[in-house]
Amino acid sequence: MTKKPSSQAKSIDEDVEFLEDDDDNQMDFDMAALNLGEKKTKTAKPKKVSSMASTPANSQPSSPKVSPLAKIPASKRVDVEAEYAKRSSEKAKLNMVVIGHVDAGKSTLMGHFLYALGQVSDKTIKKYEREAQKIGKSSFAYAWVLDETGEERSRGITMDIATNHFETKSKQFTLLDAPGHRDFIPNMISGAAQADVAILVVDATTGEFEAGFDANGQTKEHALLVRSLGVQQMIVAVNKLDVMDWSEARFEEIKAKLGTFLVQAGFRKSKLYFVPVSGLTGENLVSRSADTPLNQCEPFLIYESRFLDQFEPPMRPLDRPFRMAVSDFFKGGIGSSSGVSVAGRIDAGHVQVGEQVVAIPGGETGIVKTMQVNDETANWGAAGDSCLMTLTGLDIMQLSSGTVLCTPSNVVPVTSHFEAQIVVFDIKVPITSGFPVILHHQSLNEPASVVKLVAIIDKSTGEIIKKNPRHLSKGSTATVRIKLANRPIPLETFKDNKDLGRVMLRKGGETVAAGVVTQILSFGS
Ligand SMILES: Nc1nc2c(ncn2[C@@H]2O[C@H](COP(=O)(O)OP(=O)(O)OP(=O)(O)O)[C@@H](O)[C@H]2O)c(=O)[nH]1
Repeated sequence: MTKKPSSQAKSIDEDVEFLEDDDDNQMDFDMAALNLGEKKTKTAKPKKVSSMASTPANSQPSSPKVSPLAKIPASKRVDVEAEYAKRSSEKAKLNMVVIGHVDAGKSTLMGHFLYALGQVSDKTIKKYEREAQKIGKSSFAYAWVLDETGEERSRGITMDIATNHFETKSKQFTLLDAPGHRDFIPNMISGAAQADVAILVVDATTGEFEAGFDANGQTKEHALLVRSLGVQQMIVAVNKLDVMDWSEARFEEIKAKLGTFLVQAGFRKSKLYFVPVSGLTGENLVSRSADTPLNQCEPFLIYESRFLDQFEPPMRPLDRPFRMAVSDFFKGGIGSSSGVSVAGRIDAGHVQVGEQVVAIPGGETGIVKTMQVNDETANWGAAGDSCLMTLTGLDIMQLSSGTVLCTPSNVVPVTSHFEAQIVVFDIKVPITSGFPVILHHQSLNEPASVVKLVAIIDKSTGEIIKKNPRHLSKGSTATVRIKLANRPIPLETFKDNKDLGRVMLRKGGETVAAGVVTQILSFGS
């Protein structure tokens, strides 16, 4: 297929214009871009929540007869909100995803960054250098800090999300290194769904920035995806500038091109930080490097508080009912204890050791026996925390990818039919009724179809332009109904839960739309 760079660039810019959010308030992207603000649309109320015969607790919140904390002796109960307030006066915790086109240098940059911070020993790096050299991939030694599997190392690509931790002066970061290769975008989405902030890595070398930035590259797609998933603050690491002789003109050219696109994609200029770096040679990662001409302009540092410390911690929905979307699970507890281990990020509310939780769908309950929060033993966890917990009393057969752990008094709805407001990306074929897609929701991807085009909406006013349109073309904002093909999934309206209320629609390996759930519909409607 031949590419027409200039016209394609324009069409993408036009497509994303609606995402622009120049409000100085910390307005949420979806509220702005999808016109879900209270003034503009009616409050979306779930009509009727579906129910599955096998899942008694899967629909409407049930009233518990006993408190989920009943099994914990009063003396051992944790006042999580008070503890959380204490913890918040310490360092704020943020999840940061590293994104960008394949081979932009994400793993190398972050591996070198962690090494420079002292998180990885000299001995380990030397070992990686020796081993990487043996298989003819010596330039990948730093990438191996994050690319841990044999296949990732031999192929020289990241395939799944790698997690690491580090601290700055005022923040604690959980770092999620996402794969850049288009085949692994589902893994990238599941990592980005957990992120509060992002680092977008671009390759500054001649032709490579352009390849990542064109319509088939992942630079734009990743940036749009993280923005659609709620990320508002981002560092752009303009990487491999060592190859470009630290050309200021090249840095400024990339900053201008990408900056324009990112602002159109809904990022605020003041929340974007451009940094010229080299992940391979290590310039500007944790300290200013003296001998790059670019350092004469500004303090260009990733680490020294200038950028990472400026990220604002997001508001955590602590007062909402407990929700944790399960990203992984296995038999056996933490350490050698019995039970089932479940990993995920707490989307809302909080949970503590001894508390009863319910797995949806299925409705089976378990008790939290032990917990690790951000890789450390803990007796409670709250919204925003990456959590690994051992559950007892729960059959592993009740868990599947996409399970959401909830508090028994208020469980997440389960449905295979819902209404969403979507924004349509740069698609080649218009979306028509019956359009098959892969629905991405948290770490889940399921076959589905857009069964009804309800209305096209004006991007700026939120008013309905056309009811029952015959098709949706690129750039449109619309209300649609979506049906899952194989099974119902736990899902919430965006109004009720910002994490569980977001969806991505992909087809043929490309993202066709992103949106938020506005109504849970019953099976028949
Ligand atoms: N010269 C130079 N090469 C770099 C730099 N950063 C990364 N590289 C090289 O670029 C190649 C790809 O690096 P990776 O870190 O694996 O890239 P990635 O973006 O993590 O790749 P995926 O995760 O598979 O998308 C390797 O050969 C690196 O050595 C840099 O700053 N300068």
